[in-house]
Amino acid sequence: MTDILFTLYPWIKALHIMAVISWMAGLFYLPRLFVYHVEQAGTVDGAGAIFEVMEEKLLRVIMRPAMIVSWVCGLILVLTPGIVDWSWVWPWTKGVSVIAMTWFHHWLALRYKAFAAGENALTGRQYRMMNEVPTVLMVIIVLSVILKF
Ligand code: HEM
Repeated sequence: MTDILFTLYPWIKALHIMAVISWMAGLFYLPRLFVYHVEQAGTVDGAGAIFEVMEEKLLRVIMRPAMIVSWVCGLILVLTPGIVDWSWVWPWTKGVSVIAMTWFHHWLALRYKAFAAGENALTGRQYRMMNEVPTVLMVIIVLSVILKF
């Protein structure tokens, strides 16, 4: 088992990075779509329904599969011997940040459901502010995995 994990290590890491890029693209873009949805949907007939289709496809076709592949590959990397030493700080900062990133994903999915039910309660400004959450988490995650403090 250990041999297989060592052989697969660069391939799993490559897949992990591809999945993470796709997931992050959605985590950055979906709150922007919500901003336009709140501020522009009322200005053009039928625009609200178009935003909902875009949001649903982004969540279901790109973000959810990318999040699952990021987690599966990330956990395989954790299980690969010699990759993670829990006596260092970086695995903890990264771990807490990816859990927070996953929470943010689910928060966005709940906001989408609220839009679909016609019950969105947040403003464009609030969505703009929430847009900073994945940016801050990404900075912490990348510094964790690159600097390995
Ligand atoms: C979803 C849960 C995640 C888990 C369990 C996880 C776990 C891991 C592990 C164990 C490694 C191997 C580190 C090494 O080879 O030294 C790694 C690499 C990496 N991860 Fe994640 N990760 C996750 C999500 C993320 C996210 C959200 C990002 C970006 C925002 C990210 C970016 C990276 C990068 C850039 C590397 C390559 C680092 C290097 O080779 O130096 N990961 N991840």
